[in-house]
Amino acid sequence: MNAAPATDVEQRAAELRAQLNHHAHLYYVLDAPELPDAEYDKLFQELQAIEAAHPELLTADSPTQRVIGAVLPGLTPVRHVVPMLSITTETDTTEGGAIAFDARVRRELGLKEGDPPVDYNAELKFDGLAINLRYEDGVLVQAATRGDGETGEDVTHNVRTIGQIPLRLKGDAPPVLEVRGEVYMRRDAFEALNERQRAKGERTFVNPRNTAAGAIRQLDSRQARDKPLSFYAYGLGEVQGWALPATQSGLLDALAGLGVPVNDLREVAAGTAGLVAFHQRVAAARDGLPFDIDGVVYKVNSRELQQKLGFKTREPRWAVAHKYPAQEQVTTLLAIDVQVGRTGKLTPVARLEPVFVGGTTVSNATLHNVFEMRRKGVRVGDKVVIRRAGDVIPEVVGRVPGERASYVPNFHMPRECPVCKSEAAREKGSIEYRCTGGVFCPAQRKQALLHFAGRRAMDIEGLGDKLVEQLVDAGIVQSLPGLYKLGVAKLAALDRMADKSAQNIVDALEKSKAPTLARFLFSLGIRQVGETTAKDLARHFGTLDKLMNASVEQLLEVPDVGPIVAASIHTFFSQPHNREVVEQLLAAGVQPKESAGEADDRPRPLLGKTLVLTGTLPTLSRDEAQALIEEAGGKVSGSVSKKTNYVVAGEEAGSKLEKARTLGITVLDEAGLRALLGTDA
Ligand SMILES: NC(=O)c1ccc[n+]([C@@H]2O[C@H](COP(=O)([O-])OP(=O)(O)OC[C@H]3O[C@@H](n4cnc5c(N)ncnc54)[C@H](O)[C@@H]3O)[C@@H](O)[C@H]2O)c1
Ligand SMILES: [Zn+2]
Repeated sequence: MNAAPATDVEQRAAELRAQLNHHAHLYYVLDAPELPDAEYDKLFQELQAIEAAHPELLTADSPTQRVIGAVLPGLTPVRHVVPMLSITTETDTTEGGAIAFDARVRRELGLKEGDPPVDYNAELKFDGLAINLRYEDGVLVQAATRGDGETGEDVTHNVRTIGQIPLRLKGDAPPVLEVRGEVYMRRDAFEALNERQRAKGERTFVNPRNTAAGAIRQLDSRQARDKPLSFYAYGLGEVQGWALPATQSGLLDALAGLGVPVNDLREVAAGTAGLVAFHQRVAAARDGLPFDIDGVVYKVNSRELQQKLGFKTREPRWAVAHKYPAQEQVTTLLAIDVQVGRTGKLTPVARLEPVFVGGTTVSNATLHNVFEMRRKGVRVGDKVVIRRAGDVIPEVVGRVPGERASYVPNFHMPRECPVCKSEAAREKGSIEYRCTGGVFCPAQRKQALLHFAGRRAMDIEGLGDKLVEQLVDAGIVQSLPGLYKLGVAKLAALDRMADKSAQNIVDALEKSKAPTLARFLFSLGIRQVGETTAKDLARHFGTLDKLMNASVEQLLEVPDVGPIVAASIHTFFSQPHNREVVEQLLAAGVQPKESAGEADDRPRPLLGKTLVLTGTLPTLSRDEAQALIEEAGGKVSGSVSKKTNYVVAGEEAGSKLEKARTLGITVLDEAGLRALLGTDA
């Protein structure tokens, strides 16, 4: 190999040190990395390789020689009695990583070929941040981050908000026991957090690790409380007055016995073969785990052998982290398409230079919505970071900072649906763009048919999920009116469809032809028109004709119809293809019962009242109870708030009932509800 002139190498090493220190600061101090770990690791390894080939270039402050981290201003520094170190990483994600580590350990222990295999404790490498929990006489007195390994930060106030971490140990606790482990955020908690942020139009978080680290290092513990965190223990710090278990596996068992969370996916593995088997087992389980891991950790199981092997400057010789393909990678954003979901939601989707991430090759990733894209500053041609973890759809989490070679215009959402060309619109106050084509849009066809046939809509018995799937996929039914052209012969020709059931469906279709106007309106799946609104509309306009031709002003005259609902109905009926669908349904024999004046003089004892249903009522199903309440003019809401007038509780009522009691809201049973409705007799 041709060695480059020393000056070049020297320069590169200095460059790498500067870059690594910059990124380490963003990562460890600010919890806001700009690079995926895989990119950081590449630079790190390049520096390691240079230092190995040119030991004279090694500086004491090289990131390869020390644990990086710092104390945030405002947090109190904590000196670790036993330093918190890092772990050597085997970046070879194939079995080579395990083979290399076992060989190194055997060599350092002076073992020969015929000697028995070394036992390792194989564990998950949780992707969170390291925490030292100090228990004195069994009571949690302090929690600290790793910091630079020597000095961390006091984060006791935040760690106390983590329900999983015991404030007092179970059983016989020693005078001093420091438990070390990882604070992390579960994937579902992370997804839910980002969903909430998106709904509010606020900044989303990049990944669970940085979110957990950011939450733990806040001055204000409310930040941590709002972000559900979890914990797993994997080791010890200072210990006084405790007989240490002789093995790492025994230690984890003992910690579990003290009431500290310890993960079960661990085993004592014998030699290379045991390590390779564990690595493979966890690789297969990785996507299904409820939290992120970036690898597994192998630790020489015997404490005695660990002591024999000892430490290097920044890591023990008896442990290694064996990684998996990274869940975040950089690639190029080639183009942005817009996808239409089953419910008409338009989502910008990134077409990518294919990239291997989280164990598969990804060439599309969601950009979620145009506002989030703008905030992240993502444009076509950019280098972007893709995250794919578990079963979650791959997403673009951000762009890698850097100059663009030329001007790239910002992306705009299309004015029309890319599938059916209907108007695409965003409701006021919402971040979602939607196709307004509804029943007409092929992307929404299955959903529209299912909704139309639903029990609370046209109530076509037997027309469920599977059948709709078959009918649409085979191209037999293209639109709602097409349903009424189905004959027994066509249906019976389908897979798994007997003549008898085909006849039943034809009968059900026939029976559905005389719906109330309210049901008919509801069945059209007009955005914002739920059952209650459909009833209000039917009552107010009386005939389909009047409703279809109503102006926005006229729609606003309907009690409870606001500008968003009015606009949605008006947009729907102003599109010729939607009117066509209605006309074809009428032509097929569907005749909504006109309802002029019908309900106007009925008593409506619950007018203006909001009720919440919880638990199982003795005789009424939830739908029946809701229908009765709505007929009486009331509204049913899904959650209890100060605006709730009554909570109707049945058997096994849960948190809603508790909330009602705290807020002092009147709680009724079924009899109480009937009394209000005037239907008890
Ligand atoms: N993206 C960036 O810009 C950037 C910058 C700096 C560092 N990093 C990333 O940080 C990591 C290197 O940091 P490091 O020195 O903290 O090492 P590390 O995180 O790779 O390994 C040590 C840590 O592993 C954790 N761990 C999880 N499970 C464990 C178990 N069962 N047993 C023992 N420890 C366990 C502990 O918190 C411990 O501190 C790399 O993944 C690197 O990519 C990224
Ligand atoms: Zn459409």
